Amino acid sequence: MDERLISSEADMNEISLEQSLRPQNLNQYIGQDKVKENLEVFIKAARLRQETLDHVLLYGPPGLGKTTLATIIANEMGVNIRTTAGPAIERPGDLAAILTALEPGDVLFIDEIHRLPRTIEEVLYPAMEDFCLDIVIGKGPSARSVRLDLPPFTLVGATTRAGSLSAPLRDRFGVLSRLEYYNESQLKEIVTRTSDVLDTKIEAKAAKEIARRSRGTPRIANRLLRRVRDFAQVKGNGVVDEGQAQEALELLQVDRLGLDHIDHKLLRGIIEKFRGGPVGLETIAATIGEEAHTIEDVYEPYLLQIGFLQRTPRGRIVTDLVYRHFQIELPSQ
Ligand SMILES: Nc1ncnc2c1ncn2[C@@H]1O[C@H](COP(=O)(O)OP(=O)(O)OP(=O)(O)O)[C@@H](O)[C@H]1O
Ligand SMILES: [Mg+2]
Repeated sequence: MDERLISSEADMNEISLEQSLRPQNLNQYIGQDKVKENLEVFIKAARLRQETLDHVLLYGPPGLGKTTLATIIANEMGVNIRTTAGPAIERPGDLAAILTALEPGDVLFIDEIHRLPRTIEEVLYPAMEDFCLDIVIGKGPSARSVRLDLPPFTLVGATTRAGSLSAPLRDRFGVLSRLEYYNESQLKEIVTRTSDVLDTKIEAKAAKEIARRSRGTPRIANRLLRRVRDFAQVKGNGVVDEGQAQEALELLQVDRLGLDHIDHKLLRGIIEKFRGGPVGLETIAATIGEEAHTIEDVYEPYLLQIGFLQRTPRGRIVTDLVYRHFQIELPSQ
């Protein structure tokens, strides 16, 4: 896959940097008002009753703040967070080790929870429901099952694919929160907050320009800000202004809607080779040399969101908006 400035997924260098940019409590967490309001009530109620918070499932595209929110939930509850990921838990024993090490009330955060093996999911059901574990000891005829009590805990699961979660697992979450793409003014606020954290001065118009090109995604907004800041530091007087932001983003080949060369290749490919579609996902993937699931998880959601692509039973079609964006004449019907 091409290196992508506007990929919504974090790269290795970014992970520790992101940590330092993460808001620590609900008040600092910008946007997602509905999700926040709900969580606020549930957290308050749980604290009043001195109970653990119900299990929470956070779902939505990459980079919208799921991991951040999981940390905030633990902070607001005043408990520890243990973090793991679906693919990291291979055997029931792995999960048992994690669960038995929890302190009462802890948050267990399982990222990419849709990638948990089914055998592990089954161990998780009684753990979520009754805070106990059924473990089989020994093999063959002498095997017996032992029930272990667990401390009460809150499972926070995160996934970019709620649809791939099995129904029994999904049903065991008391709170299901779907994260949405952010609007421009929320992203502008995030850019401004991040510049503060990074000790960078930025003009409001420059923050807005970055926000507009960030595809509704805080991770991208923060990444573009860092690139623009480098540019401004070398070229300017240290304060990031609108002209510098625009110039830097042009150089980085992020267009005014936040689309990059891969989006362009994908959209233009459908127009030029398939007369705008409908065309199947696999065919698009083959044409532009990407994996179908990468297109589906990473590139497509934002294009669907802004109305550039439509999914139909016969495949994807590009809409009139794309022709207008590229200033291409619409084909005659
Ligand atoms: N609501 C928000 N307010 C301020 N900053 C945010 C917000 N949401 C996310 N961020 C910032 O965006 C970055 C990415 O967020 P995070 O890692 O939580 O996303 P994610 O949904 O877990 O992504 P992935 O699906 O790749 O795991 C973080 O550095 C965080 O600081
Ligand atoms: Mg995450």
